[in-house]
Amino acid sequence: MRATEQLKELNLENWTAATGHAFTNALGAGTLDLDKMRGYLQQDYLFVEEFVRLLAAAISNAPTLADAVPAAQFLAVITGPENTYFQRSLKALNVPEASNHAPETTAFLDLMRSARLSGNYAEMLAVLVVAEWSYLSWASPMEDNAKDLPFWFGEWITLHAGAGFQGVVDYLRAQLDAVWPTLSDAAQDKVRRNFSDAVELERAFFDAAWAGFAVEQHI
Ligand SMILES: Cc1ncc(CO)c(N)n1
Repeated sequence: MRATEQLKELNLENWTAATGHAFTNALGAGTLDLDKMRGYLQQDYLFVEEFVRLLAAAISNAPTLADAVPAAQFLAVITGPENTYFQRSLKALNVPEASNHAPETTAFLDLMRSARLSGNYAEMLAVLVVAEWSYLSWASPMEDNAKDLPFWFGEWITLHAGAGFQGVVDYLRAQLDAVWPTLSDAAQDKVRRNFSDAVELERAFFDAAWAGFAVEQHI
């Protein structure tokens, strides 16, 4: 079995909770309370800020140019269409970018920062694989509904579905699958820990978003 499949199966309970969540189900149905969406977008934009640093670190630690190119192209999507999606959505929903980090956001940022500062490619990939694969998993079944939704719901689905994004996830998984057999037992332990922390944090982030992050308002 692929290493990434095995890692997912070790975390099946949190994985299933994170990828079939009431929050994303309501988002896909177009029934999600807008204040919940506002709070989620504010906190997730803070997530993206650190995610960009982590992805840049993975690019800089990829073994060859061929290994780096798909991640670099993905970085351009995040800093291009995804970045403007956040800016347009926050504006349309009439809230500013957040200045305060919720505890669930801080916990995720801490994991991403520690993976980045480790300088270890596999530890970085473990977090990146979870973040992108889990989003592909919840968003893909909703892709056909996306066009009927307001853009702040619909584009969040289409950014995480379709052949292009599937290709990003295939690439990230293939990178981790390839490096896995070269790792020492201790290094594999650390990757396992990062992977399982990331799955737990994805679930916790959606749980908090569904309960409702505090929404920061214009003053
Ligand atoms: C919390 C979280 N996990 C994963 C993604 C996908 O990049 C995201 N935008 N936010």
